[in-house]
Amino acid sequence: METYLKRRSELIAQDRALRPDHAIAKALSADEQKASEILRSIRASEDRTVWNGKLPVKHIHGPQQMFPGMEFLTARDSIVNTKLFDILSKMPKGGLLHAHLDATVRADVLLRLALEQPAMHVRMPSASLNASTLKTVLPEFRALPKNQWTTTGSITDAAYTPNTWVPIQNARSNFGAELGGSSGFDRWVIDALMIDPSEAYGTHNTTAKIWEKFQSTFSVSDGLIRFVPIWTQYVREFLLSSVEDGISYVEPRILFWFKYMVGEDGEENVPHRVWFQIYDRVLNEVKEELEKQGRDDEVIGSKIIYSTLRNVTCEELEWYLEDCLALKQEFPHLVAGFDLVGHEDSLKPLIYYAEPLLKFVERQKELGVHIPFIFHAGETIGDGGVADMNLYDAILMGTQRIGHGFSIAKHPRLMEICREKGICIEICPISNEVLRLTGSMPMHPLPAILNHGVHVALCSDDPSVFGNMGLSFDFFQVFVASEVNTIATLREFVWDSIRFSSLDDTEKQYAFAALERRWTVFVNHVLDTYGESFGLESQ
Ligand SMILES: O=c1[nH]cnc2c1ncn2[C@@H]1O[C@H](CO)[C@@H](O)[C@H]1O
Repeated sequence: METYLKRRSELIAQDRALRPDHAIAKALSADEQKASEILRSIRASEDRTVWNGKLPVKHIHGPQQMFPGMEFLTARDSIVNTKLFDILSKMPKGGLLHAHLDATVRADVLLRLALEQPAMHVRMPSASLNASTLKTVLPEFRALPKNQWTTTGSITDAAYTPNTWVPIQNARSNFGAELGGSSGFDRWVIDALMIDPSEAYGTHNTTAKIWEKFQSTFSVSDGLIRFVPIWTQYVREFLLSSVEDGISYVEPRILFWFKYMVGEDGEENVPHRVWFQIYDRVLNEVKEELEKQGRDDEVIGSKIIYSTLRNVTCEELEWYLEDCLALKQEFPHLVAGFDLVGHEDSLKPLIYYAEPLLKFVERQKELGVHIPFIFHAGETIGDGGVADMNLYDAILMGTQRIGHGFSIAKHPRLMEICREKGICIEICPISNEVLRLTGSMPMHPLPAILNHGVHVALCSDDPSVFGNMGLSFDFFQVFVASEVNTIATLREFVWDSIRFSSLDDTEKQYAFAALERRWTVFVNHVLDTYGESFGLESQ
């Protein structure tokens, strides 16, 4: 038996030693090791007190047992009350490398911004709303030119004609009392902008069905966001709320599928270069404000991944690629890369676009610019289906990172290439679970990808739709879903999010130095706040 136990510990040690966080763990400072023990103790203690399987939570299928890494939308209220979440929300996160800009500001904040705009109008395609249609009849928003503003009093009035514009304030103030009045209006709009547990885990519990609901949230938010006065504040809110969660660099995908934004005058005539000018201005303002407060280390900056939808034709794609090249020439410091977004399982695969995409690489050489591909690929449960096959094309075309890459662990050669070439996978844990690629975090392929030596950045994807604002929730779900993760695992994600970002080498050096300073503050905070109770307990 003794020999067996010895061989057993050796095998465990050998296996653990192959995990990339092992080397990091060995290099941890004494304080980091103590903080790591505290994190592990808190996790173990909260396993017993919060995720003990005894507290039933409300769920579409009735009372459901809780477990660490369980369905996020059901667990969220419990997560925010844990000590572990409190700690993770104070942790510096490095960069956010995968988020769709138009899903990054809390739905209630977006609604508040819209309510301040007299030009903003709302309509719906149906004559009447009632309790049973509130979830299926969607509001449509648009900022109108002054000469088209209406005085229509109410959207829930019996006399409402479908598709008539109502000023947003009127629609809200006079929203039917039987539907909850003005707070009923807020609920109607917010529900249309978010996915709730009864949808993800009940009515829409497959990837195809939940994508229908998911896509509809963008059709509602588009009319609110793509209006210069709101977009300007939206970008500011995105940057500031990221900083508040400890994210110091963001690389959002911005959708340029619409060629124009609605301007202050209500006309849809603001071209992409003006979007960039606004983004640049707001970014600089935010940086200056934080620097004035002595918070230089908290804000490193932002670059944009130019994106369009994978529903365009090849000819249309050529327009976007030329547009992207022109923007790169005008804003070289802001354009990080190019991507095609949208539901991979049902839209066009990368191979369909091979010709224009390969030509794009040649055009860059002619013009002396570099715009790496940073493709979504493999966001699917499939093996060998179109979305999964996108992984081959993304890698062959030289993608710098892979967005999602959920199915990559099924491909031994692709895993090898990602390891050899340092192609980082942007894993979006909560997105994958809410969009039903995985039932819960313990089922997620992340550990398989990570522990086979492929680099990973944790990302939030569409936080305003899923309610996982910032990165703390995604870090939480990943941390609790393993018995082996330590502070070294967290450190690895955080540092990799800068290492594999589109910052240049000098910017990265600065970012690492700032991160190191903030990390020390964070570790000290953990020791100061929890050291006594948990440190002593574990000795
Ligand atoms: O997880 C994702 N995978 C692919 N496309 C996405 C995801 N999240 C959002 N979008 C796409 O981005 C657009 C908004 O900018 C949406 O239209 C949506 O299709």
